[in-house]
Amino acid sequence: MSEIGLTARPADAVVSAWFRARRQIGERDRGEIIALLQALLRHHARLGWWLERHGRRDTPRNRLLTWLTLAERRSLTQMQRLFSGAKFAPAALTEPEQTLMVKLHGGTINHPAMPEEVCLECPDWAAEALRRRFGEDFAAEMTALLTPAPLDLRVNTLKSTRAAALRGLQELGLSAELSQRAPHGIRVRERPSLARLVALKNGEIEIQDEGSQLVALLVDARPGDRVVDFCAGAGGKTLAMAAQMTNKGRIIACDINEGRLKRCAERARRAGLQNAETRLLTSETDRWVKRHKGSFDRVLVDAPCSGTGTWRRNPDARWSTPQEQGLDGLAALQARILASAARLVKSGGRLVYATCSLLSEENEVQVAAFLATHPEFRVVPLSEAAPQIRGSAHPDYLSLTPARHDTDGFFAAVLSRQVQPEAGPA
Ligand SMILES: C[S@@+](CC[C@H](N)C(=O)[O-])C[C@H]1O[C@@H](n2cnc3c(N)ncnc32)[C@H](O)[C@@H]1O
Repeated sequence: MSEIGLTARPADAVVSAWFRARRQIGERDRGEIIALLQALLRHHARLGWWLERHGRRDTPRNRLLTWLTLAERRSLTQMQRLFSGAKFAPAALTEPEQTLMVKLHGGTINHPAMPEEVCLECPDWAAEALRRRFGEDFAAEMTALLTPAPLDLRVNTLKSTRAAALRGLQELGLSAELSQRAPHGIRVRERPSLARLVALKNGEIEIQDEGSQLVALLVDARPGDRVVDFCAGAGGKTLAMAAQMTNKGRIIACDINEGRLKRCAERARRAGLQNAETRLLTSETDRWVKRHKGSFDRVLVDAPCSGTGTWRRNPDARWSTPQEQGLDGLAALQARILASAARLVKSGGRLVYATCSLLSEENEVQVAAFLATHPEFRVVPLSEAAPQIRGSAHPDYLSLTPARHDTDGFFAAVLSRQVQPEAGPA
């Protein structure tokens, strides 16, 4: 587990592999280990601050000792019993570790001398851009991003109904309720063991944040349409759009990542989709794109992004600087993907650009730059594209934030390619 934060692998992938190699760990212990790990990730900057203050090395073990002393208020005697060095127990505490605990004892995880960004667990690489974006709401949004996300589900209307799915969840004793904005969404407040959710296994429901469901809805994929999900990944939005198309028409899930597309195909089978296919691209300018210029009614570009909107769900993500190329490189990639994918849209068709980022540089700024070089596209304001979605933080685009909407942070702009006048007879 000490691998978390040191490699590019997301924490949930590391955790799954760790548990797979330790099948003897029961469900209860598993839950407790995950909760502890999440807590450590949600207090990462603060734990690091304490270690620095006491001149200690920033190691996973030192973080754990700091957490147990400050947050769980374990006494030195309790800690000596836990860290006994016996079989299956962690190595016995060293003298310097015991000194650290004595120094920390009686303190609290937050300290008045901590800089605001440390208290709010905001990493340096994103702080300036987030402050610019949120102004006086910065602290409220950062605090919301530290709150664990609820479990959001989307009912697969090809296999079930919202009422039946809700009843099924409530019969399991879960406090499930209808989502506020997404028409097929259900929100569960507690964290059930996913193995208990049979409806998940048989494709009647899918795990999908309410914001992500709304992005898919904005594409307005209609039965019979030809649709491309350009950055489909494991198909969260492909599945939602295909269901909306009632299995009629064609949806092509593209990505440059073969593993994700395989997962997308598996999920599509389980969800009972017959109108979806996957296409592996070599890059955003793959020859397939040129060959299919102007052939699609709807194109969704769910661009790779900083993922700042998903920090509630992936608390480790904030500590991995976005990809190797940094924010500027990411913005340049988004611009290239958007420009290339736009070629697929037919006259009068719709192009939706979306991210799970909270940073304007990846959102509004990106769309403005695209429009400046693509006068054949115009913005379809949200009130026209989806009048049923209210309360967006932006007048024209879908802009959701954790503090305002209690969803992940999402952005989506709906653009449409102007209808070309028919060429008259020469
Ligand atoms: C935000 S994720 C997609 C999430 C997915 N749409 C969903 O709803 O589950 C972005 C995806 O873009 C893909 N990607 C990255 N660079 C790309 C490129 N140059 N062309 C197409 N897809 C790309 C990544 O592999 C990743 O799966």
